[in-house]
Amino acid sequence: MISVSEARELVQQHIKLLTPRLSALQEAAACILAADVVAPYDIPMWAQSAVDGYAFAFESLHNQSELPISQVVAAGDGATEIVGSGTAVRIFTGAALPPDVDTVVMQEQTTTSAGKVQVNDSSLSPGANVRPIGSEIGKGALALPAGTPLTPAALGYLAMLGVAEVLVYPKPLVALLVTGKELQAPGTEPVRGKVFEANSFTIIAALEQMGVKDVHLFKVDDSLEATTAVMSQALQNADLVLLTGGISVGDYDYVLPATVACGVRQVFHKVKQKPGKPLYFGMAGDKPVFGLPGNPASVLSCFYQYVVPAIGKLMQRSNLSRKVQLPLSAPVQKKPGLTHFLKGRVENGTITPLQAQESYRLSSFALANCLVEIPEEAAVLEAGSPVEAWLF
Ligand SMILES: Nc1nc2c(c(=O)[nH]1)N[C@H]1C(S)=C(S)[C@@H](COP(=O)(O)OP(=O)(O)OC[C@H]3O[C@@H](n4cnc5c(N)ncnc54)[C@H](O)[C@@H]3O)O[C@H]1N2
Ligand code: MOO
Repeated sequence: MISVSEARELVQQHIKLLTPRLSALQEAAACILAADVVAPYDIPMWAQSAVDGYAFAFESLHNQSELPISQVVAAGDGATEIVGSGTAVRIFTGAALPPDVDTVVMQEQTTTSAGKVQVNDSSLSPGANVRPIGSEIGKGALALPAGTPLTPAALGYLAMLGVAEVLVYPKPLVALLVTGKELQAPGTEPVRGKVFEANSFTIIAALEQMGVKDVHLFKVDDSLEATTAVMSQALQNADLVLLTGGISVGDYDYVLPATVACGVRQVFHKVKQKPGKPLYFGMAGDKPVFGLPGNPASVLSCFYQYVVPAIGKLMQRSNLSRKVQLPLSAPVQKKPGLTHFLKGRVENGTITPLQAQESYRLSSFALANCLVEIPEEAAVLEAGSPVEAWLF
């Protein structure tokens, strides 16, 4: 059995970046740019008013402060007409300045009467309240370099520049195979012997939190034929295959033989950790396959510890897992030999492990905000001992 650090290392070693793909902006949220983006236009494309007010050529104020209002320009108007020296135009925020106009006064700094505007701003300077052409970015300039994470702001920025598609490291298409004939859907009438299916809910929600929405969910019967058939189909279409359950040593655990039948090359099976000891990881060509041990808390714990960094590697995203080191608020005791991941809470500068750590339970996970990593060799950690916790 390998250690947690060896397992993490092996996952990182085996997973390759997905091939960059041209993606519509709407699909590219949370991706990393795979190529520089150059501005296709000057932005703003034409000088714009930054305020609601009156625009004129500054020289018109030379020996007068009152100007006749010759036209009105709203945001969206083409505004190609010449205003004429010595006159003003009523203008609104974002409107394109007519060609012979260079200055705008805020309407609060004016008085109007009988079709004329009186400019009361003695400190007004030429070009005031104007957004010049190309002042955000000039045509042909580097807007965002390759490697930039497409945050909401970055996506909005690209949209502002008129860019509709970008080359990104794509999000993986995930196949999620939930195994077990004991599973019944929540909301259905309880059947003796069955349990409500939970793993697809945790995994799909956790994937969505990372921006991964393309998930094909398969419910798989406990048979080698069914598991093999669905796995082989999943491997054809998906970039990443996740299975829950069926990876232990029970007579109905068919995930391992199905990986063999599908030609998946095993990288490891079983990690010195609790929960999630029977974790499986293999590669089918370039496609990672994770067999997540079926107990609901084991599934999610392994997802956070191994699948999140794996998706990070596929997508070139490095900052998906956030780790803190803080003192324990209470002592922890365990047998040495396995790394423990405890559901816990980071609060007020300390880490508190919660009750209900058994892997068939999710009640503590539901209230936790971190997994506390208690090292393999540790036996007793006193209150105040520094420990690492993975936030989620
Ligand atoms: N003799 C041994 N038995 C077990 C061992 C072992 O080493 N020797 N390891 C235990 C550990 S640790 C885990 S974790 C589980 C993992 O088993 P599987 O991956 O084969 O998972 P299943 O047996 O299919 O299910 C385990 C448990 O989880 C429930 N489950 C499964 N899928 C779902 C789901 N989608 N939603 C809700 N609950 C689910 C299932 O009903 C079982 O109770 O093996 C231990 N046994
Ligand atoms: O991981 Mo098992 O996950 O210890 O129940």
